[in-house]
Amino acid sequence: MKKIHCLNPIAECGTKLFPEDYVFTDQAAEADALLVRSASMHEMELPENLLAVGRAGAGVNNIPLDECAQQGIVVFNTPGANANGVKELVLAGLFLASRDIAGGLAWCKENAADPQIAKTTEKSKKAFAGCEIKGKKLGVIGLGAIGAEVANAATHLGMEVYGYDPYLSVNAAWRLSRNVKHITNADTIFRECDYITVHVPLLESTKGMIDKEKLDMMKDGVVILNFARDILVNDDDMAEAVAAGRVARYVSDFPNPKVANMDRVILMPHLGASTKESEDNCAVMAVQELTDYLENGNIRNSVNYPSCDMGVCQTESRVAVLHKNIPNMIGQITAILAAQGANITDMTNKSRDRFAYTLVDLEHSLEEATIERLKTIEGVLRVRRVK
Ligand SMILES: NC(=O)C1=CN([C@@H]2O[C@H](COP(=O)(O)OP(=O)(O)OC[C@H]3O[C@@H](n4cnc5c(N)ncnc54)[C@H](O)[C@@H]3O)[C@@H](O)[C@H]2O)C=CC1
Ligand SMILES: O=C(O)CCC(=O)C(=O)O
Repeated sequence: MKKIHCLNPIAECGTKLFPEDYVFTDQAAEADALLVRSASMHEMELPENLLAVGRAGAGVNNIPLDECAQQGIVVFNTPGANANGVKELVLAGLFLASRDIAGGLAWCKENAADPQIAKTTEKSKKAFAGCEIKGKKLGVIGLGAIGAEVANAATHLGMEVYGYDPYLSVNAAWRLSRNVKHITNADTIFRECDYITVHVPLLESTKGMIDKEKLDMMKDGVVILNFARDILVNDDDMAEAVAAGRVARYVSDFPNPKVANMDRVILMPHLGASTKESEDNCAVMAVQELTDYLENGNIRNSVNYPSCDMGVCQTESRVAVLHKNIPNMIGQITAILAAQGANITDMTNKSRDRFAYTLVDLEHSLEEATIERLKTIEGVLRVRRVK
């Protein structure tokens, strides 16, 4: 039996996919796996027996990835599962920033009791006029799952789209429309675009990437959209640029007291992925990843351990060893297995940065003493009998 604890509500169409002998627990401390959306795990004590975390979403800045890896806890996310939801809201952001739709809606509500509303409409509407996005330049920073969808959609709306992503994967490049102009220096986007949208993960290297220096490069009247993470933008610098009228609109999905009190801000309460479809997609993918890991030891879409797929174990036993990426680990692991006389039928060893994973299928059942010996190898972080 495996125990699952949810740190946030997770869509049922995902949670119902766990095998029958899985149960949900209210106690995080006794969980084999956690499911989480945006809840922060940074202050949380990681349960000793925790094997895995499934982030039903893309961003993993709410999870202590390195600490998890050190404790042999594999963290998964769900790449692309909510990208369409975010893309649609970014498109809404483009339109909301281009015409004063919000002001117009409010005006209609305020004047609802006026019997002359039809007449006054025609006099008042000029206050809410705007411009069209067709023909304007849109800069997309980060061309992963969301950025690529936004860039492609914007080309269909007649925008001239500039895309920047120095780490673009081959798969992501394949998804990108050839009408998106490939930019190799982000400053080109900052200098030339009328609209700039950011779709990068929050990392040390991306924190505050939109700051005074970049804002000063931008065209007067630029619109900036941030559906990625709050602190990618320096709020003080943005407040100054907005107050000076250099930024026409700042569209953000991340309220905080500073942003909420800025003029010309179009602020939403982190709604990018809040659609039934995105929530379902993320839940299903996260549950499938966790189940494949817990049942078979396979790793797909981890953000702190390498990928590994040996399918379903067809032999007597399977053991998973999570360890540091240091020399002579395979030699030590196989020597201990050989000492028990266990014949290896299949084996995968993969590494990712400082961590590595070795999955071994054996012809014989694994003795408890062998597992205990594997745990004593210097650099081994966790040993798990998968079968
Ligand atoms: N508002 C919301 O509800 C949501 C927000 N997000 C945020 O959006 C971010 C992006 O999501 P996805 O597109 O799904 O992730 P992704 O991993 O598919 O794409 C991120 C892209 O950013 C690129 N990148 C990294 N550093 C960069 C840099 N310095 N300059 C330019 N590009 C850089 C990467 O190469 C990658 O292609 C997430 O990390 C998350 O923070 C994601 C989903 C929902
Ligand atoms: O799960 C959510 O509610 C937010 C989604 C998000 O920000 C992400 O996937 O990075």
